[in-house]
Amino acid sequence: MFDKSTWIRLPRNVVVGHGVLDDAAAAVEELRLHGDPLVVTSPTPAKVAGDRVVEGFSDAGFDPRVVRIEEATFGAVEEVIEVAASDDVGYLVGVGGGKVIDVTKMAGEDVGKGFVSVPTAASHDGIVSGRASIPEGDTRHSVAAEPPLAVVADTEILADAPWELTTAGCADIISNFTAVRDWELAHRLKNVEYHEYAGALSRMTAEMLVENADSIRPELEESAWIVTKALVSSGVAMSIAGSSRPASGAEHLISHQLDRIAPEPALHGHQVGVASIMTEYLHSGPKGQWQDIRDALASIDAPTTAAELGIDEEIVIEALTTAHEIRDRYTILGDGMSEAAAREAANVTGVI
Ligand SMILES: NC(=O)C1=CN([C@@H]2O[C@H](COP(=O)(O)OP(=O)(O)OC[C@H]3O[C@@H](n4cnc5c(N)ncnc54)[C@H](OP(=O)(O)O)[C@@H]3O)[C@@H](O)[C@H]2O)C=CC1
Ligand SMILES: O=C(CO)COP(=O)(O)O
Ligand SMILES: [Zn+2]
Repeated sequence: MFDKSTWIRLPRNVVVGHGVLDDAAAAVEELRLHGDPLVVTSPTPAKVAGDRVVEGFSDAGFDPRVVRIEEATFGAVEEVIEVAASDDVGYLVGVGGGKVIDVTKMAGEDVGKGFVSVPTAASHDGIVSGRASIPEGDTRHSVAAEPPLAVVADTEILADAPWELTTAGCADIISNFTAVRDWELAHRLKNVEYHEYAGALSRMTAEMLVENADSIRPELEESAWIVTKALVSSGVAMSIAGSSRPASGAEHLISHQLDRIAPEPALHGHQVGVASIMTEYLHSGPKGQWQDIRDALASIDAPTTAAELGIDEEIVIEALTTAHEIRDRYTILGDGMSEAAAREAANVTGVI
């Protein structure tokens, strides 16, 4: 008997475009949710969008509550849960970067209430995904969570955000090439379940972004549009897979390790991009496609070296040799790289 079953959970309303921030309340009303919103935001996103979202809900007759967080920690998740658990709160609205969206997602999951994703930066593909990722001590928890009920991505705000946030989003997408390679490898070597559609969608998303690289330019609203569409599509791939595997392989392990050990980590997307150059080298060797990944990153102004990340070369080597310990996810790093191999990979690819 065929007894497999799967649930693919996706957002119902995805609203992308110029000025759509003012449609946030309408996009939620259309979902027929009960209760008032809890708006979760952080300092800069509050100024560029959060206050306006709160005002929009008030004007629409709701009584929004607000929690401001500073970091993506379990402490912040607890803070949000405390308010979100109140009977008056019907759903959560995360207005900000990846940090805010992940904390909101995880808190919503805990209290069993839906959440709406209002990104203020096209900097990561967690905008739509059914995953939340929070660091804790020596590890990182990437857990299944409800994907957003709705996404409201205002391209005017996203295009106005610092350019490096957009290039970080592009690099997060470009890293899908190596994430899918790692997933396929884990399938072949460890019998990890591989999802053809999710893998193909993730890879195609990266290919389309690279094909459109010429149109991704600072202060061009169309860039925010192209990148947001790619981030949505990559998030959908994760939702289809029920795992972050389509968008997170060894390059993400290395970045998560950099977040732990670098005195001043760079943006998530920038770190995964640079790491992806090296993991592509590990997959396909000196004549492989690592130069294509490096060139694609360079073409959208994303960093390609440790120096451009502002991270010390020795920290990069330490991250390469210890990244496999971050979580139980089989990748090209296997059960660890030797220091000599890490130096070779970083040197040949010009990362150090
Ligand atoms: N769940 C998932 O599937 C995924 C999760 N992630 C997670 O997302 C996080 C990375 O997201 P990222 O957005 O890079 O990080 P942050 O949320 O930390 O945002 C980066 C910085 O940009 C600021 N910012 C946000 N919007 C604007 C704006 N419009 N104008 C000016 N500044 C702005 C933030 O300000 P402030 O400090 O005030 O917030 C912050 O300083 C990581 O924790 C990563 O693990 C990434 C990909 C997928
Ligand atoms: O960043 C992500 C995908 O781009 C999420 O992946 P993680 O599960 O590694 O946090
Ligand atoms: Zn990522």
